[in-house]
Amino acid sequence: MIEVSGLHKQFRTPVVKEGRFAGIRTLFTREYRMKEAVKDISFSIQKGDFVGYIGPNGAGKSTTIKMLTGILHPSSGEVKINGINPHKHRRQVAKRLGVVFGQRSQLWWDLPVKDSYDILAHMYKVAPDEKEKRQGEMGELLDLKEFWLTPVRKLSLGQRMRADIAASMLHDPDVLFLDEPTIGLDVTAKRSIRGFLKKLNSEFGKTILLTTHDMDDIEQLCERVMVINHGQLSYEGTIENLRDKIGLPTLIRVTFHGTYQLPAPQDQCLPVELGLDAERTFQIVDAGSHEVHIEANRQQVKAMDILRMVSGWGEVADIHMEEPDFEDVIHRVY
Ligand SMILES: Nc1ncnc2c1ncn2[C@@H]1O[C@H](COP(=O)(O)OP(=O)(O)OP(=O)(O)O)[C@@H](O)[C@H]1O
Repeated sequence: MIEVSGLHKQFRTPVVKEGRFAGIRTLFTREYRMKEAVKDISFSIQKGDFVGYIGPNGAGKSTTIKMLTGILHPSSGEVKINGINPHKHRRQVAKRLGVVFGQRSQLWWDLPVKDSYDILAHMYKVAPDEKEKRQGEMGELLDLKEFWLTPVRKLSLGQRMRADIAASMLHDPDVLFLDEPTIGLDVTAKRSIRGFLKKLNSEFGKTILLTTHDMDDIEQLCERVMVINHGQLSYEGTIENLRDKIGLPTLIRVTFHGTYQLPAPQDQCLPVELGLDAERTFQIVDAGSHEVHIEANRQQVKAMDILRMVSGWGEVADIHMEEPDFEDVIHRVY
């Protein structure tokens, strides 16, 4: 559905002069600096996929999205949406795309939400009965009725975001590009937007590419994630594989009934039959009167083996596992 191959984007910006009348002299400068914002990116997204596109500030996410929507021309490489090149056939592709920029509304600031929808429906040539149907559907799902007649500038951020997402669906696009759709929202508003996006994907079959700095968005919504760093893809795959690849340890808290006996340091190893190097596989990070905290790399050792090992130290009352925080995993990739 979305095919991107060998995509590059270079920006040419004038070198800013220093000293007196710097601004004016910069206007007439012949010196330029080249910035390679996107370097040789290739990926494909299938129909019905929900993919996260993440990376640190300035990594090249928005530049990629702008090339996917046809707003920017690539310096080289190719984008195909449903087999169509968005730069050459922008109008044709726009009909199949919905785009939401969390930081910028596509609605008319001084007009009531309803009027903005009328204009958008007209622009996208949506038939009146189609528009009514979709407006009703989206209005219900996103609870738009309470601010239907309110000018956009008077909406809260959460209401504005709901109105914007519904607006992007008016022409029933197959593909949605969402750039920071939960930015600045409170927990409840985030939850409602995430629930809606999940529905759009699972029930309405929309293909979604989501850009966000909120790792909870990614963890809760995306099956697959692509990480861009300095303009290049540094990872593409499932969240699970990314966790495994980074290999941060899982924290295991073991509570004992009464006292327990830790083996001597030289004997703190997993059952010999595993044939593993104990130092690599687990580490005791804290030991209290009834509780021991162990860090283990789950790629190298199974929870059952840890359980077998600790049950030899005393009578186990409870065992609790904490997977590494996804933000910490991502921090390592950045
Ligand atoms: N029109 C432009 N002219 C010159 N440089 C640009 C332009 N647009 C983007 N850049 C540069 O390209 C790089 C990538 O920018 P981009 O906006 O794609 O990053 P991003 O990953 O979306 O960042 P953020 O998470 O902060 O939004 C940055 O160094 C940015 O300064």
